[in-house]
Amino acid sequence: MSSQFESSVTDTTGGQSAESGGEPLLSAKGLKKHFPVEQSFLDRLFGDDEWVHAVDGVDLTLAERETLGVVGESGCGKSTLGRTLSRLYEPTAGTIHFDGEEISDAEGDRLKALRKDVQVIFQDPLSSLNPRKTVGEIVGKPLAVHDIATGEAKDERVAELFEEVGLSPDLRDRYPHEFSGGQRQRVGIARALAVEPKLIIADEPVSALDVSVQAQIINLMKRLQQEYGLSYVFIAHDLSVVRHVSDRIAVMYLGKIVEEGPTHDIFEAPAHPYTKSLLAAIPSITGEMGRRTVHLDGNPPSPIDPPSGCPFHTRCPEYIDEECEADEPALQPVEQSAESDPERHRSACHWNDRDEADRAAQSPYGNDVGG
Ligand SMILES: Nc1ncnc2c1ncn2[C@@H]1O[C@H](COP(=O)(O)OP(=O)(O)OP(=O)(O)O)[C@@H](O)[C@H]1O
Repeated sequence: MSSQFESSVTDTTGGQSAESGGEPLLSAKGLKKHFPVEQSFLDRLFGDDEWVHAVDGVDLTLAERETLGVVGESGCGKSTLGRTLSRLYEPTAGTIHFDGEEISDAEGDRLKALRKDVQVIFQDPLSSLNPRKTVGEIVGKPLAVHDIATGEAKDERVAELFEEVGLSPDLRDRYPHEFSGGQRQRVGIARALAVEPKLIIADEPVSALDVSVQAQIINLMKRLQQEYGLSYVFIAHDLSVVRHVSDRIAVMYLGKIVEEGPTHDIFEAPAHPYTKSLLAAIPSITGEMGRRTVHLDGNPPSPIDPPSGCPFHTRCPEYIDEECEADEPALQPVEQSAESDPERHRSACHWNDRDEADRAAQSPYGNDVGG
């Protein structure tokens, strides 16, 4: 990770974790989102329907003012999870509760109310901002749609929102293409903030930005979290970014969460072989901690036909035997470190059944990565 990024980000994480006793703002149980695979007429006639198992049985919780980072390789289902949690997608199965209410099947006015309370920020603000509207109109639209302000009151609120995200209100008559990437993301944040949401799902919000601009946007999001009491689901493939934003981290592989816990524990004592491999792939982490670099070979298997048993067994550096291919390990609580309050979960992988000496002797990571 760039030290320029590290030194520019302020550390203000520390929300109340749902795991530590607070009522969760958001929770999902057994959440699935499957997409139909496009098939030819003959395939449809003679074959079974095929489905992309993009999100395949996710349990998670998020407390008020908390940030849950969601990480994993490209295609593991992070964006689909974010869109399903925010009900931009309808779940295939499972339940979602938000602010004490089940929202999995919300429609009509309930869905409209949810659209106000749960906002989404996307990676590429240019494609999510209407190019034919001025940025002032873009930020003002949700105020009108949700009957929050009209006329002069709306204009005043738009000016306040511009200032809140570090943009001059004088820029409000310009169009999105006239702004830099960082400025456009600020417009996207102002639009999300306009309706004073409780939760923002940020899908790779800084991935397209230069490192110095990434830090500015992250600092802005952290300040707004404190000011507005926001909760975030922060999706990113870059662990370095997620580390600085998140109170807790959920690691996804092939549509499932394989490990979840406080950020400190995930980075200092990763328990799942996939988490260890992801961390080992960050150069500065391997350097700092003297970990052996273990490369993940190949690409994840297709989510159309996921492997039996543990979804990671086909690439796992700690693969043991056919046991790994038999039963799918469930997420279960693991011992927590002295520093962390919230409970931590990991996939109950067979590696854990081995005794400690056996594991140390066989581990491709050596003794210096927890597990
Ligand atoms: N609308 C859709 N129709 C069919 N398949 C989809 C759809 N959206 C996503 N997928 C598939 O679902 C799987 C998960 O995709 P998703 O975009 O959620 O992953 P991701 O982890 O966010 O990846 P990335 O980091 O590259 O954005 C992928 O195999 C993807 O091709």
